Amino acid sequence: MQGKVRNYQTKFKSVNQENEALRDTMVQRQSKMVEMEKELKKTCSPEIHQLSFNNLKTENVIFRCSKRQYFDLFVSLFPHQMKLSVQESTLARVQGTLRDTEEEVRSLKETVAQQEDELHAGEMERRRLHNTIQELKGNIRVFCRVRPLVDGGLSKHIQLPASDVKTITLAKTEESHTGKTAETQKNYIFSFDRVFGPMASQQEVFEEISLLVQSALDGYNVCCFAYGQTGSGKTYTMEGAEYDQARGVIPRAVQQIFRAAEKLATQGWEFTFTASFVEIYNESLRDLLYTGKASKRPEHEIRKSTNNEVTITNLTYEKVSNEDQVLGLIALANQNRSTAQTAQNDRSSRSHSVFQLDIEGVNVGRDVKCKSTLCLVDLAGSERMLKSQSQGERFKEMTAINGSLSNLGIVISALANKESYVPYRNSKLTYLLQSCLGGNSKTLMFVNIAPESDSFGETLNSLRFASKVNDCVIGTASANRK
Ligand SMILES: Nc1ncnc2c1ncn2[C@@H]1O[C@H](COP(=O)(O)OP(=O)(O)OP(=O)(O)O)[C@@H](O)[C@H]1O
Repeated sequence: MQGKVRNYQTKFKSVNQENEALRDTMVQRQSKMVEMEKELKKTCSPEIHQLSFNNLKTENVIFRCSKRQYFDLFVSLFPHQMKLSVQESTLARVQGTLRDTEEEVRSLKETVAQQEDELHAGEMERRRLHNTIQELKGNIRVFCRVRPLVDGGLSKHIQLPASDVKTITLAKTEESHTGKTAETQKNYIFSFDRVFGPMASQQEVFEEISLLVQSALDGYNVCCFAYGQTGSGKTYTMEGAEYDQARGVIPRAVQQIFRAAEKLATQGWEFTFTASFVEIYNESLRDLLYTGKASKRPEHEIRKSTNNEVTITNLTYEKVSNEDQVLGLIALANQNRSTAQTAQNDRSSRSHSVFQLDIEGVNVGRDVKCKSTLCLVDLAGSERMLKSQSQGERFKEMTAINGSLSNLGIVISALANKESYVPYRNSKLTYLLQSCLGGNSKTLMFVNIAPESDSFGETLNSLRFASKVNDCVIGTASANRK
């Protein structure tokens, strides 16, 4: 037991000693730590100072740096600023000029509007004067045209005084019945609005008609037809030949119409054109613009609408907007005619061909509209055949042609005499041409003359017919204007 106590006392002593040693060590370390702290403070403080100084230095560097950059920027901006200020002053100057120009444009616009008004008024006045002149010349006019002899030269029985472009004399030399006296000469003198000799060019002839064509654009119905025996030059006058100088009335009229419409477009006019081409043969109608199968050719009837417009059922009415399109249609019509011609010899001489151009014009800005038809007709040969010489089909044809041509004469004289009843419906031709022949139209008839001496009788008949027409004065035409 005592041994155990001694052991414990020994252990206590040694543990106590160890604790003492540990305490010493701890104190030592604590004091070392304080020293180290002091030392650290001593040594680190300048560094901290240095550090904060460095911060300031950096800021200063940055500041200095910004200052430099600012300076650089300022330097680099300077030319831009200079440029900007130059541009600003230019802009101010340009703005001033713009204001002046705008003012100038405004006053120019006013002038243009005023000039447009004047132009429109001038155009309307031109129309009025042009059409007054046409009316004074007569709303039905007759031009005579003598075809050249096939081998050139002059025919003896036709005399055209050089000083007078309105007279034609047919001279017939007759032998004395008794044989005792010399030959006698009988003169038939006719006067027309104009007589064209064999040397007259297509251009010369057209110049006279062009005034009427202009009327069609002004809202007047215009009808131009060629009358005369077969081979007298009707087709040459109306259609002419392909080459430029030989072009006839139809292509020239079409050209004039489209050119004039183009000019009027600058004054606010818009036109729409519709073309049709029909043949009247033996009092039946045939569409010359038909392109379908021959076996499916439709029948046609002339109809009159409530507003007195004449139309043909099942007919091709082609909208056209330029000269070439119309020329294409004319070529198609000729092709159609020649197909029928091959089937029936000389058929084109025995049929009437009617080309119609419906014209509708509108000037939206001025609230003016006009509507008219230009009708160009190549009539069937007017020769009279002896009944004994014509039989069957020929007799039927002859009756149809003579019927429609003489009815044309009757209609024109009924119009001239202001008769209450005008027999338009007596033939397809006059029924179709009703609106172009009536009071509201201008009509021009060509009487074509064959110069050969053996055509004397036919020539005399043609001139007599034309003379009757020439005596007619159709009532004053008025434009279809709204
Ligand atoms: N003024 C003219 N100048 C030159 N040649 C012409 C003139 N008039 C007609 N001819 C020629 O005379 C011939 C007969 O003319 P065209 O065919 O025009 O007669 P037409 O009266 O229309 O006959 P048809 O009734 O048979 O149709 C044609 O060869 C045509 O080229």
